[in-house]
Order: sequence, then structure tokens, then C-alpha cells
Amino acid sequence: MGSKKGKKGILLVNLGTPDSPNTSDVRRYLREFLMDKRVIDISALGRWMLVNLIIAPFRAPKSAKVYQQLWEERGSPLLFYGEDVTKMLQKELGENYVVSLGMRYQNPSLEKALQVLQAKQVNEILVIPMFPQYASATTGSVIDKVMEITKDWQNIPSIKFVSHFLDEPLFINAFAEIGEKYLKEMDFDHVLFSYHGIPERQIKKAAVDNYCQLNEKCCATYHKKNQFCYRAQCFETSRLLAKELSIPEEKYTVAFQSRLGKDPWIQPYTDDVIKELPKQDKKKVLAYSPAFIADCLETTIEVGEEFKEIFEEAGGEHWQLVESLNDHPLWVACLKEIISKNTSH
Ligand SMILES: C=CC1=C(C)c2cc3[nH]c(cc4nc(cc5[nH]c(cc1n2)c(C)c5CCC(=O)O)C(CCC(=O)O)=C4C)c(C)c3C=C
Ligand SMILES: [Fe+2]
Ligand SMILES: [Fe+2]
Repeated sequence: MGSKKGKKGILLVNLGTPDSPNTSDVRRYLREFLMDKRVIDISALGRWMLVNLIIAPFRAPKSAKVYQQLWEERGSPLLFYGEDVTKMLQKELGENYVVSLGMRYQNPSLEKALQVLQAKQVNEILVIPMFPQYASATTGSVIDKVMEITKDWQNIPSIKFVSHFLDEPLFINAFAEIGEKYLKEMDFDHVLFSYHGIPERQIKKAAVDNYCQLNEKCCATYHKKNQFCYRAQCFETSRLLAKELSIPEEKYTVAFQSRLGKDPWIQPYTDDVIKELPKQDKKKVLAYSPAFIADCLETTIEVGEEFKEIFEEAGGEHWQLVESLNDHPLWVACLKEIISKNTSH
């Protein structure tokens, strides 16, 4: 891939976050995000009505309040950890590489992040959508946008996309190490792996030969037929993490959070699972959120605070969120390994 002379460009991409927790910035973010046809995959008119008549006027002010809870002195964790990791990785890789960070929605934009690589005349680009599991709404959308931007360049370098990295040993090691410190401190009754959900129809659309129909068989194992099945990849992530942490099958549950709208999303739903755990005498629970590589609204607030409240109301005694990979050195090492496997030497 590419000649040995030029620099190699690394494009790190995450979902994106509002510029500030003000309602107008949150509204602009939600508009751009949810008008993406890969995220809300319904008719263009239906999407327009949902976003402009419901989400923008009603959800944006509510979401802004939650973003105000999340916001730190340095801003949104999804962004500042992204910036930290970009700098750490650049230092590790040295001057033969140019590492650039872009967000699929809002800032820093993918256009600007790609311009940085273009200005340095890199002769190959490795795009790493920082989603451990593939979904059309996340990784697929990043690929779509990078192709849309670069198609107009006069000189298009060789571009490679990372599809997923849930099975990268250093990814599993990094999450295991972060959770282990809690497992050593306390005898937890159960571990919950809660992933961001997606609508069920998106699983069916991704199915090869109609394999994934969300029945008993689908997602139970991970192989060629369901290699693009987000739900199967989440189960596989949990199996790998449980193995690394020596957690037996009966001591963990996989569930899916953050559903939006009335259509069915992939199940089981995390809030339903949480309510049942104390009834099964599982009162001390460690909660992992391995669909995210940095803390964000969905981890810190939804898992760390909202689910804790639901769990305690249902009779739970101790709820512990495992923080995300953020700026953990093993996460930077994992990215370095992914880059080494996917760029020219
Ligand atoms: C695993 C990654 C993600 C998938 C898959 C995903 C799908 C998806 N999300 C929505 C709607 C919302 N998501 C929101 C926040 C949000 N989502 C992800 C990641 C995935 N989304 C992240 C990292 C974040 C947090 C960003 C941050 O700034 O901290 C929100 C906004 C918050 C809110 O109002 O609740 C919405 C809305 C859909 C419809 C979807 C469909 C496939
Ligand atoms: Fe989301
Ligand atoms: Fe599946």
C-alpha cells in the first residue's frame, strides 16, 4: 500500500458531540446526526418530520439539560479524550505519520480533518472509525462521508477503512484491565454488558442471505454469515471480555440501551434487565459499556446515573460503571497495533 517515501495519514473518527451544552448547539448536533439516512433509515419525508417536528423542538431542550450534567471544564469527554489520544498516538508513531481527528457530526469536521492530511500530502490514509462493532449507522456512515469528501480531490491517495476491532486482543485487554480493579475490590453478583441499541430493521437489512432474523440462532455465534451483524458483534465482544475476566456464562448478561421512538430495537432492553436483576438476588452489579471507547452521555449519564437509579429503585444495592477506555495507554497501544496491521511497512 503506497510508496515508502511519503507520510502515512491516520484519520481517527468518532461520532461527534455538540459544540456546547446550550439548546441551540444541541439542536444543531441532533439535526445533523438524525438527518443521516443511515441513522434514521426511514423515508426522507418521515425523517424530516421526525427530526424537525419532534426531535428539534421537544428533545433538544431535554437533551441539553443532560449534556449540561455531562459537560466538564474541558468540555465534552468524547471530544477531549479524542484530542488526547490523537496527541498520544502522534507522539508514539513519530514523524512518518500524520494523525488527524474528525467527528462524523459537528466539530472538528471530517472535511477539516481530511484537509490536514491532504495538506501534508500523505500517500495513504487509514480511516479508523472508533466504533469497536460495525453498524451501518456508525462505521458505515463514516465510510460513506469520507468517500463523499475525497471523491472530489484531484489526487486521491490509497484509502483503507477499519471495519471493526472488537476482537483486537489489546482492545479486550484494555477494557478487562479497567474493570479488573473493581472486581478485585468487591465480590460482584453479576456483570452487565450494555451496548447502544439500533432498530431491529437495521439488523435485518445487514443480514447476509437473511441469516440474522433476531431469533434464537441469530447472534449466538459470530462467523462469516453474520459478520456485519452489530448484535452478533456485541455478543462476541461480551464473550471475549468475559473469557478474559474469567466470568462464567451465568454471571453476565448482554443488553441494549438508548432506544429512540416506537419501533422495536434490538433486545433485551437494558432498563428491563436491570429491574429483574435484584429479584434474582443479583444486587451488586458491575456495568460495562463496551460499544464506546470514550465516556459520553451514554456511559456517564445513562449507565452511570440513570440505570443506577432504576437498579436501586428495584432493590439493587451496589451499581458500578466501568469507565471507558478514554486515554488509557492500552487503548493507545491497541490503535498502534491496528495501524501496524493495516498500513504499509
Ligand atoms: C455504538 C455507537 C452508536 C450507535 C450504533 C448509535 C446509534 C443510534 N443513536 C441514535 C440516537 C442518539 N444517539 C445519541 C448519542 C450518542 N450515540 C452514540 C453512539 C451510537 N449511536 C454516542 C457516542 C452518543 C453520545 C455523544 C455525546 O455527545 O456524548 C443521541 C443524543 C443524545 C440524546 O438526546 O439522547 C441520540 C438522539 C439513533 C437513532 C441510532 C440509530 C441507529
Ligand atoms: Fe446514538
Ligand atoms: Fe445476528
